[in-house]
Amino acid sequence: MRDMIAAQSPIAMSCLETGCSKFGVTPGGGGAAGIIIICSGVGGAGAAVGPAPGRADDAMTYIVYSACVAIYNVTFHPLAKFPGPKIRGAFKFPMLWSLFKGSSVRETKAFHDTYGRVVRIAPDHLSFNTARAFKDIYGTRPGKKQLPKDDECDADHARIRKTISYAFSDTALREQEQLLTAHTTHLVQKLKELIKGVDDGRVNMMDYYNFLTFDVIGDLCLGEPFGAIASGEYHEWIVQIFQGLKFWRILRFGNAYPILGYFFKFVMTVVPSIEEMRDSFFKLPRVKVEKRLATETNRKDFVSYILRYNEDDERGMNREEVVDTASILIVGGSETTATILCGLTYYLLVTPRVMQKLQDEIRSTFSSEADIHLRTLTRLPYLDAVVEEALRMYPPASSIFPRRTPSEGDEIDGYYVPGNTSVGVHQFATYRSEKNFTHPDEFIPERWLKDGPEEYRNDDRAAFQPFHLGPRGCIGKNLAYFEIKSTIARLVWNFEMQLCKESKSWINQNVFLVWEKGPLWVQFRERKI
Ligand code: HEM
Repeated sequence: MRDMIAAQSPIAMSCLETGCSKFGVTPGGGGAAGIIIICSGVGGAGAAVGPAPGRADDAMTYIVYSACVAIYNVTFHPLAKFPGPKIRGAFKFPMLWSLFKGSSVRETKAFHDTYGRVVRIAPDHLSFNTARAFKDIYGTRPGKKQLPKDDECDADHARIRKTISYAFSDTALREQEQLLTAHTTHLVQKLKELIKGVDDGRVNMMDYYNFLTFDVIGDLCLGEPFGAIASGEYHEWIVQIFQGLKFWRILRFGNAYPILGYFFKFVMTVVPSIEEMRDSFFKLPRVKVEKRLATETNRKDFVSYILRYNEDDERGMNREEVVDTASILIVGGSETTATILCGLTYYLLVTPRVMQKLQDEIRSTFSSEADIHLRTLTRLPYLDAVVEEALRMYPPASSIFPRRTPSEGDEIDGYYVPGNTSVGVHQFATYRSEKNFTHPDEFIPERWLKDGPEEYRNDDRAAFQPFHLGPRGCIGKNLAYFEIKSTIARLVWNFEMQLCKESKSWINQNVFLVWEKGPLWVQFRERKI
């Protein structure tokens, strides 16, 4: 089944074949972030009780069977006591449909507003929106096993995570700083050229942030950038990633209803180009990683850290693992960072008060652009607050990364949750809940300042975990913060920016695993320094 589904999409295949089970992120109901990792999302959530498709003799039997299951699900099922819309408790289809339509993030938020801190969003799925649930589900649990994504490959995950964690240490970030900054500087130069170009400085920053983050991650993982900023165009491989991310919602149906899965498999056999697409998707990272492995160099990219241990060392990785890990990091580390750069830029441009304060801070702290670097970026408390607030308003990992409770069940957020239940914290619903944050729908960076206004003192900061926590939390968090802050500081230093009128309602988006971002048109003018 996994093979079959995977073959439908290069990106989905990448997770199924590689990362997901060993090392990766598991987005559930429309999550984002290290998204590649679709695989476990696909395999993760089964029905609470479900017919074995193919066994039902005819449509009538199937309908009667489904009706009985639905009645059971809302009456005697162990999760029946949890609040939520009855239709969601009865059938899995409504959740899949809302994922398919892209409305699931806002719908789940609305359910939490109505039903409280835990909601049954599908027969065997519970969504939470509290700080305590974050800790119980994802945090390190002394004396208790972690809630698994996929038990089978835990050993592999721990080994690979340990090996690559050196590439994400503070020391590594210092060593990578020059390489990273070169790309941000390149973006600034490109924007200056565009100001003089035919479009008079009108730039779709959704594209350029993607170009930046893919160039950075290509350079770190594959030994060379994609050349996207230079060309001003998407590399074909990046286009395939985005197509794969969108395709994920269809895969969810294939997994939930195996009869559809068989249909997908059939389509695959009669459309050989799908297979070819998949092969070509894997070819690029393989060829580039091989080239990088064969090159003697002192550059401090991720591969250099991985190569510290050879295959015979227990911490070492074989070639396949290096290629797989590189592919996972590329997807996990690019779209997410580009997303928050877009969201942050949007909120800055629609909130002139905040933009003004940020400009004052950045332009008064530095005396030249060259002063902006890893160490000096720590002197910008308002920028820190702006980044946190953007992550709260527009979390790149907007939805749930599901975990499964052990067979004996578990206590989560004070509730006993029966075994084999899919559980997770819904980031958007958590950050936009009045129970956690005062004025949750307003962009107010001041709430994050040490001496911020009194009325935000009761905000529950522990309920804000955009990178998650615990042993599966985001390994690229420090890199992401540096990339975000360094980019925004340089843009604010160099340019005056205005949101073009066609992007005024840019924020109204659906989520197809990741936010469905439209063009973010920004008018750039060079600042007179
Ligand atoms: C704003 C940017 C980012 C956000 C919001 C983000 C968010 C997340 C979240 C929420 C998870 C946990 C998923 C889970 O618990 O199942 C995660 C995991 C992960 N992230 Fe990020 N991420 C970002 C940037 C990056 C970057 C820059 C990289 C690497 C270059 C990266 C690589 C990963 C990897 C490899 C994992 C899986 C860790 C594991 O399973 O041990 N992320 N990320």
